[in-house]
Amino acid sequence: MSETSGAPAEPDARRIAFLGVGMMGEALLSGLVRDGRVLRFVVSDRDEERAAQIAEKYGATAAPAAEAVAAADTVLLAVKPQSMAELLDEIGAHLRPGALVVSIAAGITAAYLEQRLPEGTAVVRAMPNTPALVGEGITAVSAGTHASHGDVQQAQELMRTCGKVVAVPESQLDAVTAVSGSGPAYVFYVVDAMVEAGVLLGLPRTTATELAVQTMYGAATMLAETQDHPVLLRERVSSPGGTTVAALRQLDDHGVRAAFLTAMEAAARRSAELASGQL
Ligand SMILES: NC(=O)C1=CN([C@@H]2O[C@H](COP(=O)(O)OP(=O)(O)OC[C@H]3O[C@@H](n4cnc5c(N)ncnc54)[C@H](O)[C@@H]3O)[C@@H](O)[C@H]2O)C=CC1
Ligand SMILES: O=C(O)[C@@H]1CCC=N1
Repeated sequence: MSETSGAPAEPDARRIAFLGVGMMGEALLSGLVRDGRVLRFVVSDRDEERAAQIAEKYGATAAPAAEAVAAADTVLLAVKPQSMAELLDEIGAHLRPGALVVSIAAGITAAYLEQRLPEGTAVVRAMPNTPALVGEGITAVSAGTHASHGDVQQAQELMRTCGKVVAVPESQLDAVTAVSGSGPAYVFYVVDAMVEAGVLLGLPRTTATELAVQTMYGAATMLAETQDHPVLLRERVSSPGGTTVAALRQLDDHGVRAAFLTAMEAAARRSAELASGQL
């Protein structure tokens, strides 16, 4: 459940520019539109057809990046880390004084952004995830050097339209990216493997999919609602001498836990590489 559910929607006069409306930019825009509080959006994308399509879908205006930021109080950077330097060059001279810049790019540090934007620009980094699309995302935010408390609050409010928000020091953002930023992909990977196993065991694919998806949803809901430790919940499924312990032993024997640790270390390492310019 998002922290914002039930909150009264207060109209907001800010104008927000979305630079990059790919997968994640659209997810965040859809959350804001659903929320209904911010009414003025301008979208920009190197792919002009995509920008026009998104603008039409969400009732926004499409414009080139420089034009979009010139009219914006908040600028959301949602391009790939590899495209960031080029985009910053394009918009730097056009930013409104006092505009807040929020970047969701993995790895790209606040210092990287600040160096390429006008002196004193308020920057907040945010790491969301794709469940934002259904209002069940989680975003970690951290402040750059010139971001005030109000700027951080504004960025948090923006991201809260897509789910939960936590504040972290920037030093933790690579780890956050490994856990929740990339996390949905691990979950989809596990569900896909469970479906495949169901088919191997003779179930129709549709049945296996329904069983696996609802099991994932039900288990996640139990974790969130009971707040019980995952080990306790796992033990409750495991009857002595039964089926679950037989399966879990195989997962241990195949090093699945170790694989998760190694995989997420790799994700955090890649995030740090992006920060150090190894694009
Ligand atoms: N996909 C995900 O699950 C998450 C992505 N992110 C971050 O979000 C950012 C965007 O990722 P995705 O949406 O997955 O990528 P994407 O490739 O779907 O979208 C990027 C968009 O930026 C546009 N673009 C590229 N250069 C541009 C420029 N100079 N000016 C304007 N538009 C430009 C592209 O045409 C594309 O539509 C990345 O920095 C990524 O690290 C963060 C959290 C989760
Ligand atoms: O894979 C990526 O680099 C992005 C950042 C977190 C999720 N997707």
